[in-house]
Amino acid sequence: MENKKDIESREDIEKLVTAFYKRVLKDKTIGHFFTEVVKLDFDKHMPVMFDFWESVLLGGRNYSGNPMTPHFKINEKEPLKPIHFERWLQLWKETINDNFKGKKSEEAISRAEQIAGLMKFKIIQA
Ligand code: HEM
Repeated sequence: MENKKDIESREDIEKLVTAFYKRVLKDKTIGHFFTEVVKLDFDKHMPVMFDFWESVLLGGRNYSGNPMTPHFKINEKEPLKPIHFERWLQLWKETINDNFKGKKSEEAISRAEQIAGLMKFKIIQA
């Protein structure tokens, strides 16, 4: 087993997010949101996700969207439930822990927990 390192660069972010989506897309609980509820163009979607996580973790300035907006639209097509957020977070944590370790990796988990909590609150109370 290779020695795990921390998340330090754009390249690391791309590796993390790509590995995460590999798990998401074959997941029975949430995969269909990405393939059926929204028919994503991954050539467009992946760079947006790279920019988002680079902005959250490394102070990158390329992401300029609002991460809440598309989830409200998804929720109108198929309601997002606590179990979906739990699964999303579980896959995110597993992907990080299998590939990285260190301060930024812990931050990647805690930031995702914060954002998912807020997103769940905003969507489910709405
Ligand atoms: C229930 C769990 C979740 C599901 C099923 C889900 C699904 C999706 C889908 C299908 C899209 C693409 C929407 C589109 O382009 O029309 C998307 C976009 C996105 N998601 Fe999620 N998501 C979930 C939770 C989260 C969480 C917890 C975060 C952040 C920590 C997040 C961050 C993002 C971002 C940044 C985008 C792109 C927004 C943009 O286009 O500017 N998602 N999500």
